[in-house]
Amino acid sequence: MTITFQDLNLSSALMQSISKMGFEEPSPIQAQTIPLGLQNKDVIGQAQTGTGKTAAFGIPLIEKIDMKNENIQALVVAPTRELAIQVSEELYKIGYHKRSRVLPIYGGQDINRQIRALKKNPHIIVGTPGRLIDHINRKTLKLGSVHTIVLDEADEMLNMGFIEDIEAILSNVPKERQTLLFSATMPDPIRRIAEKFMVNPELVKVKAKEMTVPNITQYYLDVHEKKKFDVLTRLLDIQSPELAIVFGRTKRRVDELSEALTLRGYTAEGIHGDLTQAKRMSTLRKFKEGAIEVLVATDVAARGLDISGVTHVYNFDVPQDPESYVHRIGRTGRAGKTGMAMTFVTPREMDIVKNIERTTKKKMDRMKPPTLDEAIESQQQLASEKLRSTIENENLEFYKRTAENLLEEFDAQTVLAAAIKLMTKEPNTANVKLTDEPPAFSKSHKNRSSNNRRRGDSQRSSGGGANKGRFYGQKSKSGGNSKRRYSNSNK
Ligand SMILES: Nc1ncnc2c1ncn2[C@@H]1O[C@H](COP(=O)(O)OP(=O)(O)OP(=O)(O)O)[C@@H](O)[C@H]1O
Ligand SMILES: [Mg+2]
Repeated sequence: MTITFQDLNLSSALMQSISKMGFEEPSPIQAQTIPLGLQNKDVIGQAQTGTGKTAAFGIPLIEKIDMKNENIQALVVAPTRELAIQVSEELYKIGYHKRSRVLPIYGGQDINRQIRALKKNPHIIVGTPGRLIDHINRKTLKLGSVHTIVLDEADEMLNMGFIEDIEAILSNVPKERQTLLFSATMPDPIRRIAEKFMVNPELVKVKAKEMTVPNITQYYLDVHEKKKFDVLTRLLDIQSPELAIVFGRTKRRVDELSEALTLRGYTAEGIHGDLTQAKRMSTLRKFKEGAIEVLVATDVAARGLDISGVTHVYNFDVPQDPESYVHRIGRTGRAGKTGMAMTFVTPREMDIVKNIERTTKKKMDRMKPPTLDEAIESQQQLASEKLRSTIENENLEFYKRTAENLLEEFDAQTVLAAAIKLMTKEPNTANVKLTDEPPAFSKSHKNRSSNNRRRGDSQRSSGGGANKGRFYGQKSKSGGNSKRRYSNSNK
C-alpha cells in the first residue's frame, strides 16, 4: 500500500505548502522517516540522490516548530554554502503557510548582516560548520532552545575533518534533543562515529539494490589524458545536453577547463572553493537560469545541489572514491527524471572504476569515445533537424525571393550545403591550455579524515559577500502550483 501525505497526520499549514510545492505523494525515504521525525526519534537516513531527503527531515522539523516560541528551535548543518542556501530555501517553502522563519548562515557573507538577521528571531538556522562556530564564539548564536539538529551530508562533514566543529556545535545544543543524519552514502566507519552523537538511532535505509538511481545511465570511456578535452567537446556536441556539469579534480583544472571551453565557443563557467562567495553564487544562478550551459566544478558542487535541467554529468577526472562518484552523478536524474553520466578513465585508473562498481553494485557501460567525423555528422544532423522544423513551423515568404535569386545562380544542393555549413559548428582549433593531471589513486577514509582539505569553508573572515542575510520568512514569494510527481515524471 502506498502511503499518502494525508496518512502522515500533518497540520493543514504543512499540507497546503506541500501541495503548493507540487508534491503528490511522499518519496520512500519521506514515508519512512517523517513519522519517526514526528516522534522525536534519532534517525540515520540513507537514500539515493535526488529522492527528497531534504523534505524527509524538513517536514517533521517544521511541523515541530512552536510559533509562540521566539527562540531558535532547529539547526541544520550542511557542508557547503550553496547547499546551506538551497536547504534553507526548501525549508522556507515547506514552512511557507506556517510562516516559520529560516535563516541561512554561511562563510563568505558579511557577518554583521548575519548578526542583525539573527536578532530577528529566526526559528530555524541552516549553516556551514565554520561560520556556525564563529557565531557561537561571538555569542551571537544561542542554541539553548534547539530541540532538533540535522546533519545533512553527515558522512561528508565527518570525512572532511569537520568532526571537531560538529562536536563543538553539538556541545552547545541541549542533550535532550533529536539528532538526524542524512546522506546518500554512509560508509560504516563514518556511521559509527556519527552514532556517538545519537541515542538509539533508527537506521532507515531505503531498500535499493544499487546505491545509484536507475534513471541515470552510467558510462565510462577509456581516454588518454591528452585526448580528454577533445572527447569532452565532441560529446557535448553530440549529446547536446540541456545543462551539463563537468567535474574536475583540482581548482586549477576547473579554471583551465572553463577557460578552454569558453575559447571553443561553449558558455561555461567554473565553481570551486577559492572563488569569492559572490562569484560562486552568481555562477550558480546563471547556470540555474540557463545562461551558462556547462558548469565546471570541483567536488564542492557534488553534494546535495538540486538543479533541475541537469541532463548530463561528465567526470572529466575520475572521482577519488565511490562516495564522491555517487554524489557527482546524482546531480542528474533527480526526482524521477532521467540523466546520463560519463566518466573518463585513463589507462592506469581502471581499478578505481572497478572499486566504484563494487561499492555502487552497478556496472557502468563502456562507451567508445566519438570520432571527429561522428561529431561533425551529428552537428549536421542537428542542423538538418533545425531546417526541417523551420520549414514546418515558420512563415518563410519573406525569404523566398532571396532563395530564388541564389537558385538562379547555383544548384539547389550547393545552396543548401552552404546553409548547413553555416549552421554547423565545425572543428574549432583554438589553442587551449590544460595542464596534465597525474592518474588518480583510491583514497581510503582514514586518509581523507586526516587531511582537512575542505576546511576552506570555515574561513573565519567576514569578507563582504554580495548577499544579504535574509529570512525566507514571510516574503510573498510564490512558487508555481504545477504538480511534481516523485516518480517517473519525464519518462
Ligand atoms: N514527494 C516529492 N514529490 C515530488 N518531488 C519531490 C518530492 N520530495 C522532494 N521532491 C523534489 O525532489 C528534488 C530532490 O530532492 P532533494 O534535494 O531533497 O534530494 P536528496 O535526496 O536530498 O538528494 P541528494 O542526495 O543529492 O542531496 C527537489 O527538487 C525536491 O523539491
Ligand atoms: Mg540532499
